[in-house]
Amino acid sequence: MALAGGVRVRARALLRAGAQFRGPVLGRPEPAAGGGDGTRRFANLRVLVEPDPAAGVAVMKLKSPPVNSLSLEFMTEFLISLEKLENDKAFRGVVITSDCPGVFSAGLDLTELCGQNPAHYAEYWKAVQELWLRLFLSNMVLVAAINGVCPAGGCLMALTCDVRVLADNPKFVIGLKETQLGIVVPFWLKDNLVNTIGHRASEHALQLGLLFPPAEALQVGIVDQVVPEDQLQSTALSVMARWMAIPDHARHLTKAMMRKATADSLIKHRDADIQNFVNFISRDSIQKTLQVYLQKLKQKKG
Ligand SMILES: CCCCCCCCC/C=C/C(=O)SCCNC(=O)CCNC(=O)[C@H](O)C(C)(C)COP(=O)(O)OP(=O)(O)OC[C@H]1O[C@@H](n2cnc3c(N)ncnc32)[C@H](O)[C@@H]1OP(=O)(O)O
Repeated sequence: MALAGGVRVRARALLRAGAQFRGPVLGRPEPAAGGGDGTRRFANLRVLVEPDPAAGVAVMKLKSPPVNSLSLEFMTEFLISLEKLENDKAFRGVVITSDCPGVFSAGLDLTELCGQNPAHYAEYWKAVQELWLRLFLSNMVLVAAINGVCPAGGCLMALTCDVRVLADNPKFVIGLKETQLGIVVPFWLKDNLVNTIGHRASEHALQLGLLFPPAEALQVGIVDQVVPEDQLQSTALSVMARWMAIPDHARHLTKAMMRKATADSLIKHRDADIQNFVNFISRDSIQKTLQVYLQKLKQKKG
């Protein structure tokens, strides 16, 4: 699937900036600076891609400190890296993990949601939709190796993956906490959760804005495996190997068949969903709530 208009414009702007990309395009790799050990790593500013073409797998490390929040720039760079992998036949699987200690992703970037104008909210929401659609409909096998806290938009990214493996640390909670912030998850994300953990569990999880610690996350089924922190990467890669053993064509057609109806319901109502978001997020009461929340986060250290 090609990048949607707004994201593509921004992607072009980023590409024009040139300096944003330290590495060559995938498919024509060069050793990383100081390399020579056979590792071939590529990066734009906010996503580090470690390709292993022999295995057909790349590890994408989110590295937008401090918390991998989903800013427009981050989502654009992520989608560019993903598209490069998808366009390169050498790659059939991607492990998504974080390079920010203790945080997989803090979710939507709250600074993008506060004090901006409607056009910005519309552009932002279109990019969020695009991120979800591109991940959800990816032909590649996606494994989330969740090595940190994974709330809201972080959970959105993880839920699009075929498999979620969570590191066993009581601080690494995962879930859709939106109601705790006074916001409502979009219907397509709700559908993604329902497909994953079932209707009844989703009713509870969504209404209460539950964040599940590892044992509960495993029990409810929002993650597939919980493993000791030091075994996360190796487990993700061995899960990947199992999925890669299945003939690709049959697997990805099956994936598309399983996911089509859920994706189509957003694709058909994309503009209405954007308008709904803009109206909702522009409300004074929502703006006030989000601003107070963001201020509290910023004051935590002080
Ligand atoms: C139809 C209608 C539809 C309506 C809308 C539909 C919504 C759709 C679904 C998605 C919704 C979301 O994702 S809403 C976002 C939900 N996310 C959250 O609530 C997570 C908030 N963050 C946290 O809880 C914590 O930061 C956490 C991730 C655990 C990390 O804790 P740490 O102690 O390691 O770090 P902190 O000191 O808290 O944060 C470090 C810095 O990062 C900033 N920061 C933290 N989270 C941030 C964030 N999400 N966006 C921006 N900035 C953030 C802090 O302000 C700090 O800034 P400085 O002090 O300046 O350094």
